[in-house]
Amino acid sequence: MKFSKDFLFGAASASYQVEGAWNEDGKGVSNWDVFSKIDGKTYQETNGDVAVDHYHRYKEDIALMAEMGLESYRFSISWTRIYPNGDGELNQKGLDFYNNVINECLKYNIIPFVTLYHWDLPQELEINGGWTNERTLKAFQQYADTCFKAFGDRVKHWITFNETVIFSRHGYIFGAHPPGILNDFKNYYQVLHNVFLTHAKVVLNFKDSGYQGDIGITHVFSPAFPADDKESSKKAAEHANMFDTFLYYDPILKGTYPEYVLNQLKEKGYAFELSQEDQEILLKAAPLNDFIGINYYQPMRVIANDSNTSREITRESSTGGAGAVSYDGVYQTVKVPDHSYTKWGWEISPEALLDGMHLLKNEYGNIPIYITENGLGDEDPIVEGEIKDAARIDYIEKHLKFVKKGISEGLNIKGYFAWSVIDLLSWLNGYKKQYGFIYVDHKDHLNRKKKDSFYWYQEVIATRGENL
Ligand SMILES: C[C@@]1(C(=O)O)OC[C@H]2O[C@@H](O)[C@H](O)[C@@H](O)[C@H]2O1
Repeated sequence: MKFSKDFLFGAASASYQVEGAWNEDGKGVSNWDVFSKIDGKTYQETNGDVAVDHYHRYKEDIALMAEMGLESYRFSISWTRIYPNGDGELNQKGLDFYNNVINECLKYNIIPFVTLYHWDLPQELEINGGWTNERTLKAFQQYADTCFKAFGDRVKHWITFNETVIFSRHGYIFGAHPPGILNDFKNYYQVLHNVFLTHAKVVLNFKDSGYQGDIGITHVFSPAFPADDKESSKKAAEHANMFDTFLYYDPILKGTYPEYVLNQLKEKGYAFELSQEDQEILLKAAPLNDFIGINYYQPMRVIANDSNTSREITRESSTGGAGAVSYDGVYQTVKVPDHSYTKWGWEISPEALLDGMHLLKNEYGNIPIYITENGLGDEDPIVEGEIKDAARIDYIEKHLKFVKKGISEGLNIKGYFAWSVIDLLSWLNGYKKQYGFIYVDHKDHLNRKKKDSFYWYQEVIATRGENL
């Protein structure tokens, strides 16, 4: 069986991780431009000042995507190229750059799939309370509408936010992302709500303004399963799914928050402000989402944290590997014997992706799903100058097989975006953790080189996955 002709084979990137040119052509300073230069915050003090210079090499990179036969390129817009201070003055050169990227994609019939926010907040907004401040929420709505007006004639697929859980939890609890705050649970939950409310307002504006195309949001998708048959593990998995899945997906797709969560937040004094007006906005916007984007890398295998050990907060423990105590201390993720893991301790389980998507369908109906990220972070072997990333081919092949199986079982999966189209900066792992189909040689002027997986994905797209 082939994937249908309207299924999108894509690949993704994010502005801070690929563009570089951090202070060129009128771009304002982002929170990551500042945070990445604080000692100890990133791996070996790496930052995105240059990244892989996609800002100057986007034509070469998009030509390589076209050679691969890529059908859609998911990229994010750097807010500070459009509004250097987040609001106020507009930067025409920023609009020009993204017009050029979009036009370059369309030149090759590559569908641009645009993320408005992939964590690089204007520093001017960050230092004034970031996502806790109404100013940021209003500024984002203005920025989004500016992008719809400027690019909406050619961009028909919009993602508002990438992985809210990451920038909120790493920003306000783990301190691993800007603003680098530790254990501020109250603001963590308030930021979540502020972002979801902003998403809802942007969706309503998108639809009310008559902009053409589809709009949605992208969440981490890491469904929790009990690591053993203990009743305590089953309860721990239910709790994990409430606080790590339904707390994110419910307000977007149902327009309400899980009572289980709201009740516990109230008990703990973490309840966020949720006005009647907010609830009406969430409810009104929920059915207008055209899709849900899911970033799947691994499931969570959980046990109860009976020993009440607290989470050790380090940069390493924030890079997602199994074995950490949850941020709220209630459960712990564990490695399961005879399961396979990446070098960063992430479980490789395409089966759990399929099981998890059925769980989403049971909860939210058959809403269109884009897998907006999936891929293998690895240190790719180089043999006689060739990048032999067989492990990445194996990882993506296995996951695409289960995507195909899910479609045959009636799941409404509309596309698959590998993370990442090109090797790029990992927020916490520098350039060590590679994800791309295209290698970037940091020892040779950032020259690009096609990996084995480039040719493999090219064949998959050409044959529409018939041989998977
Ligand atoms: C933490 C990490 C990683 O570096 O492995 O997870 C996978 C992938 O998720 C994306 O949303 C991030 O933008 C990208 O940088 C990657 O980040």
